[in-house]
Amino acid sequence: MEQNQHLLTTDSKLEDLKGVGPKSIEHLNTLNIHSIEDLILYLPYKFEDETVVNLHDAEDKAKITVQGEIYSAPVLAHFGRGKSKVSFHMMVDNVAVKVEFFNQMYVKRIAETGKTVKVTGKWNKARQIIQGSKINEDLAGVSLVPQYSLKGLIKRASFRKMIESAFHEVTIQPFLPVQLIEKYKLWDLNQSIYELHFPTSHQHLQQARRSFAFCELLLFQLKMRMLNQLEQKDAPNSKVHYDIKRVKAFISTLPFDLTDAQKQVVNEIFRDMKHENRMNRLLQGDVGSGKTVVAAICMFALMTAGRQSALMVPTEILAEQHAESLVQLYGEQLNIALLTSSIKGKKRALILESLERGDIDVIVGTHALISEPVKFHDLGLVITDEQHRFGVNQRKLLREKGNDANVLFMTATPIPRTLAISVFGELDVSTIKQMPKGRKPIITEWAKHEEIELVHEKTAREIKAGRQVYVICPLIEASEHLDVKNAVEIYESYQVRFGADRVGLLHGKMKAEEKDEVMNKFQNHDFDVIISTTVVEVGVNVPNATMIVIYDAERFGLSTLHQLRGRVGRSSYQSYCILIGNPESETGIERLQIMTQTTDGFVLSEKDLEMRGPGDFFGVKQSGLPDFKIANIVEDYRMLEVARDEASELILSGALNAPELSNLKLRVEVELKVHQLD
Ligand SMILES: Nc1ncnc2c1ncn2[C@@H]1O[C@H](COP(=O)(O)OP(=O)(O)OP(=O)(O)O)[C@@H](O)[C@H]1O
Repeated sequence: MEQNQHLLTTDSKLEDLKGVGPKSIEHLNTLNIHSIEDLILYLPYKFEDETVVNLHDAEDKAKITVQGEIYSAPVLAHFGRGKSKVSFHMMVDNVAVKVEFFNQMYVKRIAETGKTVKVTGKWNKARQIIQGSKINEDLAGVSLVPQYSLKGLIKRASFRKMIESAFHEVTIQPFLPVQLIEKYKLWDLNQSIYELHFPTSHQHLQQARRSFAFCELLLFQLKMRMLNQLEQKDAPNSKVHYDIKRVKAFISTLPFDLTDAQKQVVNEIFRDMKHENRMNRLLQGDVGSGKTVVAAICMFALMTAGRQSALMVPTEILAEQHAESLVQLYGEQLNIALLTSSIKGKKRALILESLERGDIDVIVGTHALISEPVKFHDLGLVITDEQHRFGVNQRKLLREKGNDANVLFMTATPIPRTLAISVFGELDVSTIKQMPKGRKPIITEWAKHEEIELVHEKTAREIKAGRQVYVICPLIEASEHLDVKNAVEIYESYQVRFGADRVGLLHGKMKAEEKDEVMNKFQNHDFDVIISTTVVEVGVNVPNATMIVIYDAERFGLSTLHQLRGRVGRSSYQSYCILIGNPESETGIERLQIMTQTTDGFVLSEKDLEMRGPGDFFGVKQSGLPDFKIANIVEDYRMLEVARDEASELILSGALNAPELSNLKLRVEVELKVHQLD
């Protein structure tokens, strides 16, 4: 959505540029370059550093650039079909090195004896050879070389010429407030963009990057803020007139006292619901911290106001679990329905009808909830559990089903606040930092495959003590079939060991009713062990389960491992997590080590972010993360916060409406239109 940030204005067209003919225009269009503005903003994706290094400091096999004098005439040799090699010797930092260029015959012309040149290539320390990729006679030339993604359509040199001539045509309208330029010592946009294409030094490039990134982030934050204002303006129906007495009475029937953290979060949400503006809140709390109960209280409050709530979860099994535990919590006080894609025919029609009539207070389901025929009578609250599994669009759709429904996102994967804001727009965050009383930290151990007997003994010990155990099967990439095969094998071996009728099996290929039955049996302690593919990943709540064994644990991401581990430690019993794996990669080893060192979801999610980047963290497809040209949400994290504060100041102080900022306002408005059309 943020791909085409329009930052410049110009009346010239691509056709007006020198040396740009119809063929070039065609190629430029293929690269999604349709205007001079697009061309100028087609920035390099990276810079090759060709700064001359001292050969004595160079590491073996590294790509380096050195400078020296050629002392042997180049020799051209032909071999194979059309293959060639030019080799010569040069003196670099008092070391005699051999330089070889493959299939670059032009080198022979340049490499004259006695000439001083710069050579870039791969250094083979043992053989004292540089395998050259580039030779340069221009010793004073720039050492940072921009790399563009041109898909082989246009030569780099021609592309740079086009950009150079575009700079002669373009008129950049400054739009950043002068005080911000001064405060953050930013460069003029024109200068920054030019430097990004034609870098003059590391330091200047860094300054250009910073200035451009700030511009992008400020525009983004202004846009988010204004969007939020627009959304809030038309939300007269979001206020919930709940009956606090009935809500308090309900809370007093819960089988436990709320923790202080839960109470605080409930207060925050209720304050939002009383307000005219629509609630847009993220509720984060580590696995097992008691978010579901908070959701239940909120949905109860909606019922007392005569309005409906929807709880949307990622899997059918979770939807069933949630529906069941809500029935237990609410008893007869409230009408709950479950809607998943496996509920069909008459039963489905009946649910849809009651929902539209308003006979159902709370509906729990998967994304089936946002399928077209689902109509609500008066939807006032939408709660999505594990929000990062849902695309931004899906959430938008569901919210639109209720005129001005309040929205609560729940997540057990703590998201750094700035990232949350970038993904969900302006939103408030509530955090449950405290675990319910009496919980003991889960003990996590890492075992190698050959130590499996030890793991079995520990499993037997837990079973003997009356507890239950989850066993998570290895994940086999891209093959559900093999996943199942694996699960079945492990299942059979556990049956032999722990009794045929005491072990259950759960996998993705099973029908919803079958899964449901197995899960129910585990919940009722008819099984001691449940063997499962990752379907138990989120939300399953069996407090008597105190051990989780995860096979090939290194194949799972940290967030997933943490989620899986969160299935245990949900009572006052001591719980254990055993990770089985013989990882070969550094990352695999690091992952398992971190897991044994901390149970803090925040530490883990930040580590995960560091190791995998935000795309993977949120699931690439659903990430919804804005795609900036230069700014990087993880690396420019602090700048994002600064831009956020400045954007909010510009709006709240009314400065954005001042005539001298009309360019900036216009820019944001243009982008908002683009955004709304998405
Ligand atoms: N204040 C409390 N005191 C004691 N137990 C509690 C409290 N709040 C919740 N619980 C219990 O703790 C367990 C976990 O709660 P819940 O399922 O609400 O957590 P959650 O944050 O939704 O977890 P997950 O992220 O894993 O879905 C449940 O068995 C619940 O009944």
